[in-house]
Amino acid sequence: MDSLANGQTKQTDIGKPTNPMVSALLCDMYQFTMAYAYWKADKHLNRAVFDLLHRKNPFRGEYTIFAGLEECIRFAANFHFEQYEIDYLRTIMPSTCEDAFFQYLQSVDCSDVEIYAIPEGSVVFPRVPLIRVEGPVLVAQLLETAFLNLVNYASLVATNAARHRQVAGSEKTLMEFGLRRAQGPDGGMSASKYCYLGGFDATSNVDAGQRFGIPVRGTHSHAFVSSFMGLEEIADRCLQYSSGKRTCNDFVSLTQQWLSKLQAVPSFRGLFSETNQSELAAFISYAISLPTRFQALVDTFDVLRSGIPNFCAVALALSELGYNALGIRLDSGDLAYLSKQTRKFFRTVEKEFAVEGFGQLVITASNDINEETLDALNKQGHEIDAFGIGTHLVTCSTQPALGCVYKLVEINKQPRMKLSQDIEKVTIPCKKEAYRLYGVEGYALVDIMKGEAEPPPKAEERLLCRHPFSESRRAHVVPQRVEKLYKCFWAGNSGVPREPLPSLAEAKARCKEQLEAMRPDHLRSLNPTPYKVSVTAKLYDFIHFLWLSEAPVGELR
Ligand SMILES: Nc1ncnc2c1ncn2[C@@H]1O[C@H](COP(=O)(O)OP(=O)(O)OP(=O)(O)O)[C@@H](O)[C@H]1O
Ligand SMILES: O=P(O)(O)OC[C@H]1O[C@H](OP(=O)(O)OP(=O)(O)O)[C@H](O)[C@@H]1O
Ligand SMILES: O=C(O)c1cccnc1
Ligand SMILES: [Mg+2]
Repeated sequence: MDSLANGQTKQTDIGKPTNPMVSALLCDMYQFTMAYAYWKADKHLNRAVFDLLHRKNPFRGEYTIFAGLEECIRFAANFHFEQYEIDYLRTIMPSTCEDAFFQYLQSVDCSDVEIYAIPEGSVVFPRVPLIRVEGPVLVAQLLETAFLNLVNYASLVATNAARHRQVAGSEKTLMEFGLRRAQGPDGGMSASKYCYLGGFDATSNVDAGQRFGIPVRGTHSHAFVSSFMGLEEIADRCLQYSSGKRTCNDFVSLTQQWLSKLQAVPSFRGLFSETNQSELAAFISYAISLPTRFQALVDTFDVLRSGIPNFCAVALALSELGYNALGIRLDSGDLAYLSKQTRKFFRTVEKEFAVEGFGQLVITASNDINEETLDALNKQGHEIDAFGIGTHLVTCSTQPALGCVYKLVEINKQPRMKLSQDIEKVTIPCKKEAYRLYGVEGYALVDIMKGEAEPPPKAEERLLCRHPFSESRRAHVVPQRVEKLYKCFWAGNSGVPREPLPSLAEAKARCKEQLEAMRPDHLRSLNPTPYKVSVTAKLYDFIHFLWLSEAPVGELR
């Protein structure tokens, strides 16, 4: 990050949007008709303030993880119209549109826009704007759809990932396996990136590993096992010891010897006899090719009668050569039961053959796993160390969209408010600041919004926090700590010091840290306690004053 002498950071260090489809035309048509009408009415340079916010947490939860900000800032930093884009706009706008408008579009960019936002990875709540965009109304309006598109899915899937992490517990390894099921290549890339932010450890998506530096992991599929017919297929049976000093010339026979030893273990008697030889061939072949990465999918034929004994025979043979097998993956059946039986088997092997660490080999589970499955597994007890989760995670099957909106709250310093019969949809007017107040136990107590001109809340000072719309809901809060939520992430040419964009790793760390500062009852899956979002007494009064002055009085006859 380049820091200038005046404390500002250079704006040129922001890269292009990750997805090349993110261009100035990534708009709904109505933004261009409005842009023309703003321009025609000579309003286009009116200074507007837009809030981007959500009204409801997803997944019946009481929190959301904010993600997608970096891509919004990249979009804003690169915002401009190419000639071919303007030529296209001419073809879809009415022929009565004046040419000067299209010429004007050539000069439009975000140099006069400022963007304030809650840092990416933060835990956020409904009604508190995630992003505040200030700038000429024409350009600020043109950002609407792209910003919503970049934030909505990113935040939804990051929240889904965080929820899976909450249920699985911090000790488990969580791998995102969703690329094949995601909504197109872009959905897949976004899922991998934001699941990592939300608390996953790794992805199977290699492109995401390359682009974002996310750890890449994987096992093998059933196809690999099914592709083998028998042991005779293994042409090269040699495997070098891990020391590199000797070679075992017949790794197949070595494995068969270990299989016989396993068959002779008294406590395994009756558990298994002959194992599937094509599966054994696949495991041996995989181990010869990748002796430091041996992890076997054990459910192609029969987990306990074939997959596990075959795996153990190969792992023991590898161990003799100085390699440590990684573990197994279960992809069907009762994952709780099978994992417990597998662990028991591994522990017996460790004891029988004095192979240290064998009892702790990694058991990975996959197969249509979601939050509820994780919860059910916890209740039943299981021995799974790592989960591979795809479909339900990346498609967000329990809630397919987050409903962030982009609303005008001020123009030319005049507060604006959108009224609605539905109280959830009433927007809070004014350019606002927001703060998170922390209590004595270190947990976040409440978020509070205030008008721009009001003094900020201070630690140890008593403050009245009011529900924005419900008169009776209010509380006095004496915060131990006050966190200002908005930072300037795009300053245009205003001279306001700009915050460097956090890296993906920093956003991930922020997410973890912020979740740890939430009271656990706000985070639980079933009937979580709502977190309080409030306004100052002054802002409350102003909202209701404006509401009354804008709402027409009904007439009864
Ligand atoms: N112990 C468990 N408790 C709750 N749910 C489980 C448990 N074990 C597995 N599941 C889930 O139950 C579902 C079982 O899937 P399904 O009915 O398709 O059977 P399967 O084991 O995959 O069979 P198949 O071999 O035909 O694919 C999956 O969604 C899986 O995540
Ligand atoms: O179940 P998910 O959470 O989506 O996780 C990814 C799935 O993808 C793979 O198999 P695939 O689903 O392609 O085939 P299968 O279901 O027949 O095993 C893998 O074995 C998992 O089952
Ligand atoms: O590596 C795996 O085991 C994997 C990757 C993607 C989907 N299912 C499984
Ligand atoms: Mg599947």
